Amino acid sequence: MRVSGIHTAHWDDWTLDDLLEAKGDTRVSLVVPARNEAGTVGGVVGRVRERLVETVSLVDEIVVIDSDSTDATYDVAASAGADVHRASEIRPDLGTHPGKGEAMWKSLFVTDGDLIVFMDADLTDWDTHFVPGLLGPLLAWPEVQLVKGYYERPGEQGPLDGGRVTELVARPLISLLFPALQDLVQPLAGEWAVRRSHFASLSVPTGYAVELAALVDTAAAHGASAIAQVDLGTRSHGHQPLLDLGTMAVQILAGALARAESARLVSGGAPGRRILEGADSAILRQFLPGPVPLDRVVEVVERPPAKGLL
Ligand SMILES: O=c1ccn([C@@H]2O[C@H](COP(=O)(O)OP(=O)(O)O[C@H]3O[C@H](CO)[C@@H](O)[C@H](O)[C@H]3O)[C@@H](O)[C@H]2O)c(=O)[nH]1
Ligand SMILES: O=C(O)[C@H](O)COP(=O)(O)O
Repeated sequence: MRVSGIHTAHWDDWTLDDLLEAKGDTRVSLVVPARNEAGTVGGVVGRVRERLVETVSLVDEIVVIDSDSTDATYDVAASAGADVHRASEIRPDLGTHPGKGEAMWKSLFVTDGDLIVFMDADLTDWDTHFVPGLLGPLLAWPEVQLVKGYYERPGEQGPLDGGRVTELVARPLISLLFPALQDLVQPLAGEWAVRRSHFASLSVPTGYAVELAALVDTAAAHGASAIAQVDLGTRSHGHQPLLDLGTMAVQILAGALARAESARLVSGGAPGRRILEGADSAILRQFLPGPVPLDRVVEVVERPPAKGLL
């Protein structure tokens, strides 16, 4: 199915047999960026290894990038069967930065998959179908460069909640600057897959802007039809304190503002038009369970200085 250029699929649109046949000699790397995830990373690695490396050969390597952890993440991931690398020790000649995007960028230097699947290490309610689900569109549709997962997030702040930063930062940015991305149900999902050749062509913010930046830059380079999204069911993860999400928001805003020119390309010639040229409303697309899109018209009128009118 196609919606406004973005392909939309369900994880079980393809069987494992379909995917294995389409995969052929294509190599697949699972990359898990992890900072202080000793409690959950072993489960993520172990379950994928058992189901998708040992039982069938869908995944060729599982690589955990330890992002400056101070707990036992490295040892737990290695015991579960991952190849583990410390981000700071990969290509030290290139320097080192803290952050998730840095770990994902550095993964390009220690993996060899033609297709790379990213999964967060802090997943608590999830299953291994996430991986074949994310690979389906890349194996089936040659024009697709990047596949984003989406899911319902049960037991959080209510049925409409896509995550605090998603609702309060990412969707408003998409509304104002990148409307071609408005059909993405979970634009910040850490579960996504990409062709190596494409990811290696992208500029990658070192922090949490990596997801939004990849979407914007993919749409700018290849059009929104190079992006697919896949319904993965439900997913729960660990939650950061609100004050820590403030730093995530700064990084995402910085990545988006740095791409203000791309906004013109993504929206077909209207960079931030609603802000810059004084249009009086924006459309904010939110999602009800289903997912059912819900468009809200948000007034963004400004009054002129009153002093000339007094
Ligand atoms: O410096 C860091 C910070 C985080 N992580 C790992 O990245 C994953 C996601 O990080 P988390 O702090 O749990 O992010 P969330 O609060 O869940 O943020 C959501 O939104 C972010 C911004 O788009 C995405 O990067 C996340 O994947 C997505 O889950 C986890 O495995 C972390 O261990 C790192 O590897 N290095
Ligand atoms: O996606 C998000 O907005 C962040 O991951 C925060 O999610 P949370 O509000 O569910 O912790």
